[in-house]
Amino acid sequence: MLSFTRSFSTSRRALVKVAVLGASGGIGQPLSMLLKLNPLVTELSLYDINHTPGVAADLSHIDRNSFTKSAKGPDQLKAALTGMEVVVIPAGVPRKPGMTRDDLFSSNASIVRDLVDAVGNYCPKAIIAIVTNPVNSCVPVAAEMLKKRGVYDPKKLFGITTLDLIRASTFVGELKGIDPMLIQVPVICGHSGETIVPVMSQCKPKIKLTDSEICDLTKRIQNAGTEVVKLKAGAGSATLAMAFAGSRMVDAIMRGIKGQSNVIECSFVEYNYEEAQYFSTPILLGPNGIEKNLGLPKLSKLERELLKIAIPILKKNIKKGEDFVLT
Ligand SMILES: NC(=O)C1=CN([C@@H]2O[C@H](COP(=O)(O)OP(=O)(O)OC[C@H]3O[C@@H](n4cnc5c(N)ncnc54)[C@H](O)[C@@H]3O)[C@@H](O)[C@H]2O)C=CC1
Ligand SMILES: O=C([O-])CC(=O)C(=O)O
Repeated sequence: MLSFTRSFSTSRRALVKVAVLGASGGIGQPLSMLLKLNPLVTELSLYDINHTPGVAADLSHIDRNSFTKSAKGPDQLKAALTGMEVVVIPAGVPRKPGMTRDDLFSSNASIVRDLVDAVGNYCPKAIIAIVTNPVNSCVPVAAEMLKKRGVYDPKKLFGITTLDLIRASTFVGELKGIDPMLIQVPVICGHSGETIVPVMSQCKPKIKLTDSEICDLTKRIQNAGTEVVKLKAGAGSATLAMAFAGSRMVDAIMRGIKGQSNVIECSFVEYNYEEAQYFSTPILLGPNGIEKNLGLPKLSKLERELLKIAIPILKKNIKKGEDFVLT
């Protein structure tokens, strides 16, 4: 049964309506909590195939001026999605030790396909942000599904790669004894193994790193997801840092919607680079999603070499996603 819970509200503000699909999961729950705490959210719609009434009731007791509502199972997707402006999707299976993100494709591509199809049907103008792995393939799956429905807007489809940026700031900060919140490193290309390309040469503020430090940091960022999967020893992959990363990206999307200037985040979006149709680059966000794709930052020789390795892998990942819907 559909359950709606209303938290204390004294005024209706024209803020943002956000749906989380996969809201009961390891990422979905803390992500939903962080969104509940975000003053830009006016309505939070929690959808999953399990447990959403309880999760929504729990969150609804937090004293924030927003609605929390829940929907469970495909029959309630219409209620979950109608009127939503931002839809974030962490639904799907996480990795176990020994698996690659690509190994998740057989379970997760159909989940993303069906959820995005529902978004295209019930809130076709919504901005969609995909967390589900493999991101490199799930974003093309989503794009092809939306094209099928005739509602694809490349400015409104994002794959969330923010966790790679957070990790880059953290690891550089740890190495140099600097507060990671003061450090920004663009991370481009894709979100799996060698397709994760940190652009250390454009680190802000400028930090002196030796070639061997850059190589070690790059490897650590590329393998950080696997590091967590191994240490969780079968209990899944990154959830808490991912919820934080997802909340940062959705917050940026909402600030763009609200017309705040100069909101920039890296994200995996449609962008043709060396025949890869989707690519993570810094994006200027605006009222309709992507205001401007800022393109690739200036790259060092090493970073260009990393891209040479990454592009063929990324292209294969993209084609796999497209073919899944098209054939
Ligand atoms: N983009 C990124 O940087 C990251 C992505 N991920 C990915 O996020 C996904 C979710 O990870 P966790 O939350 O740890 O997994 P989880 O297993 O804890 O939660 C997944 C949730 O999705 C729900 N779900 C499954 N099928 C669904 C459907 N058809 N409709 C709605 N909900 C459905 C499940 O009921 C569950 O509540 C995984 O694919 C994982 O690889 C994880 C970390 C980082
Ligand atoms: O590694 C995984 O499977 C989850 C993920 O994408 C990450 O932590 O970056």
